[in-house]
Amino acid sequence: MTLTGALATGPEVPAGERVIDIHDLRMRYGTKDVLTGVTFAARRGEVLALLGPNGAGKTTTIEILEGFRMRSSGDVRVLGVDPASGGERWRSRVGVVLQSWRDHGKWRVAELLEHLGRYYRPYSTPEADRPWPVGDLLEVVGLTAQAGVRVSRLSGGQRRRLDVAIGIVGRPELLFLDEPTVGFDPAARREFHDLVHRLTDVDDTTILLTTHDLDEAEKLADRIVILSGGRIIADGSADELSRLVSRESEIRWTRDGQRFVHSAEQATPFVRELLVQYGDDVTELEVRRTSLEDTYMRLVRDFEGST
Ligand SMILES: Nc1ncnc2c1ncn2[C@@H]1O[C@H](COP(=O)(O)OP(=O)(O)OP(=O)(O)O)[C@@H](O)[C@H]1O
Repeated sequence: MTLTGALATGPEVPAGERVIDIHDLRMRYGTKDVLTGVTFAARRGEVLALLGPNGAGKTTTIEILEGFRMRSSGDVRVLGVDPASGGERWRSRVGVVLQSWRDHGKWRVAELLEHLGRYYRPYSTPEADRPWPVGDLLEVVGLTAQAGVRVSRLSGGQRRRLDVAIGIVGRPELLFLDEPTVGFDPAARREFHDLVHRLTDVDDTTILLTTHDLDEAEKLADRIVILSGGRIIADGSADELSRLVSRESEIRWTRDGQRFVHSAEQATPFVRELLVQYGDDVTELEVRRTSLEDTYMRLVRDFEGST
């Protein structure tokens, strides 16, 4: 039995709510088919993580959605517009954080954001005051202390936060983040995660991110979309995907100095019964479902084995 398929089509997103809408997207480089029929949708305010092995086509997909790369075929709508023909106004509503920016080394941080922000002023609306005031933006990405520092002098992590600031200076409705936290230390990573939550809470920003950090995907994403072999092999919340792989949770506890492990489909009644029987003797109680990492490995392996 193949584990994929059941969730490969993903949840039905009503047409009017689709910020991203891709149907049967195909991409061929020369004679190499990289995307062979990708279909998924994202709704407003949703954080989607696009996962997949190296070379699966995640960056290619994102670049097509950003309007930076022409597709071979398929229907693609981003904020209701075909990115291949998206104009300036459309572009002003989309934020992009590339894998690495190498320009602007001589600029000072606040000046650069001020400069880039001016581009968005004509696109300000009553709902979204554009651009973000630079002071607020620096605070949000944690670069207030670096406002007057030259870009070339920033550390790798600070540089990445500046990349994010550049991506959101126009207060985009949709933000693309391609491996946003590569090179971040744990504290910077956590701050970045808080930032993503703030963006979705405050501005209802829709976010599509790629990452190889499954812990990050699990923490951030409302939905996980797995790309492998040129197609979407799974699409659902981390919980839905993990239930697809294993319906059981693992329950661990200690009693009288002894460690116990038990697997159960219904963890709650089991734990209730355990506590009724042994009460305060039960300590170090943990309930763990299959991790996203286990799920991901299993889904990709299963898919590769079935092709
Ligand atoms: N401009 C190009 N010309 C030819 N082949 C390309 C081009 N860009 C990408 N490819 C190939 O397409 C495939 C998908 O690449 P892509 O960068 O989209 O994958 P990815 O999922 O983002 O990978 P990673 O996780 O390593 O970043 C790879 O085999 C890559 O070599």
